[in-house]
Order: sequence, then C-alpha cells, then structure tokens
Amino acid sequence: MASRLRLVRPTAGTDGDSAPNPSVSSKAAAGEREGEAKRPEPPRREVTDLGGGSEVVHVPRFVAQDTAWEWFDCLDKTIPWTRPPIRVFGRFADQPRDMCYVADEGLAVLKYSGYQPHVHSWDEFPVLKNILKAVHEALPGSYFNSLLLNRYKNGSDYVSWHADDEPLYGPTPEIASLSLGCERDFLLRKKPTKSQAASGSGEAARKRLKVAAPQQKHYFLLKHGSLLVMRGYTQRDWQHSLPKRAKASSPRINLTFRHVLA
Ligand SMILES: O=C(O)CCC(=O)C(=O)O
Ligand SMILES: [Fe+2]
Repeated sequence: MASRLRLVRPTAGTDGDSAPNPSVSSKAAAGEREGEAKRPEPPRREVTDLGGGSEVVHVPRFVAQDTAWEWFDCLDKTIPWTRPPIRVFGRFADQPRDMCYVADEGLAVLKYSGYQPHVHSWDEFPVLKNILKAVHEALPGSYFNSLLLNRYKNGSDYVSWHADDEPLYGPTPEIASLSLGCERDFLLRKKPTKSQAASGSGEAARKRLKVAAPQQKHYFLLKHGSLLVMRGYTQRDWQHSLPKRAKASSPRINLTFRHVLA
C-alpha cells in the first residue's frame, strides 16, 4: 500500500533535507547576513497518517552525520551490550541482536519475551543524556524516561514482527527511534483483526486473506542520523519489524526512547 505522505517543510524554498537539526549539529550554521541573524531551519519531517489515530513521523536528517558518528562510536564502545536468551514460540534462543536497557529509578519493570533486562542508570552514560535532550527538543511535549538500545552486528541480526504494546507504556505510547550506522529497512503492517486471526495460519488461509483483505504495509529506510516516531494507536493496531538484509554488512545502533507510566 502506498504511504499517505505529508511533507512538512518549515520554510518555503528551502531544502530541509540538507538541514540537520541545528540544536544537535556540531557545525552549527553560523550564517549571518549583514547583521541579520539567520534562523536555523528545523530538519524536514515526513508525517504518515496510518489511519485510525495512528501516525508515524520520520525525520531523515535529525542529526548531522558527524555528530551521529560520534554518538555511534561512543555507544559502540561504552554500552555494556548483552545478547540475552528470549522465549520464541515456547523455546529459549539468543535474541538476534545485542541490547541494553536504561531507565529512571523506580519505574514499573520492563519484561518482554520472558526476559527482564537489568536497568542501567542514565548517569552511567553521559552521551545518552545529550541524545535524550536533543530528542526532547525535537519533540515538544514528549517525555521519555526509559530507553531500549539495540545493536545489530550486520544484516543477519534483526527484530521480528512485534508491537511495543506492553501495558506499562499505556494505550497510546509515543516511541522515538534514533538510527545510527548501517541503514536498514523498517516495516509496519496492520495487525490482523480477530476474524482474520481466527481464519487459520496455514498457506491456504494466507492466500484466502490476501484475496479478502490485502494487508496494509508501510516501508521506511532508516538512515544514519534519522529519527522515526510512532504515535497514537500505532502499537495497538500495527506491528513493526526490521528484517534480515544480506546486503547490510556493518553494524547499526538503534535507540528507542519510551515513556513508562507512573
Ligand atoms: O531497530 C529498530 O529500528 C526497531 C527496534 C524495535 O522495534 C524495538 O526495540 O522495539
Ligand atoms: Fe519495537
């Protein structure tokens, strides 16, 4: 299905795509024309209305490339990455990516796929405080108190179809996802309705479903330094995944900022 894309450009006649977030650019645009201060332009945002109160905001150039590489190198070296065993279809197997969890003290406990990650403090990783500040500034009104970090060593690491619909995030969580390093595909698909799920899971059932209701899908290319925000009912009504990609030969680090309800 074609995405219903709305391009939001802050200023007519400018190429927002070449203007990274000035608040996080290491080379802040110094441009001043004869005493007249040049207003920094916010980076281009693509808003995709998924329908039914779900929305995705994609900021392809959220942060300047050099700053994004500094963040990547620092996180790659300093984060205590682990690859825990998780439960998939009743069996335990290593999660197909490295992870780490950082959160405010005293929040409800995160548990997924039978695994409860150790909670690290923001104070252990000063760079994360800077990144969090930049994300908060880009998304006025947002408040993130926890962060799940993922590291994909190459294209054989992945995240399978899921929704971040744990009750601790509430019914309409905002999740902001920063991508650093190797670019990867990110897919969204509509969750099957109860009647679709009840019609079976075999090949014949899949073929029947395709005829009856082609599944809505959206695709995003998550580049180095980009930010993708899922909002509204996206976790209730949609699933997302980052599939294996043979051509992805270098590592990618992903930071998903979330708000755990009190
Ligand atoms: O790596 C990504 O872009 C997505 C990660 C994700 O969906 C998650 O951590 O829940
Ligand atoms: Fe997710």
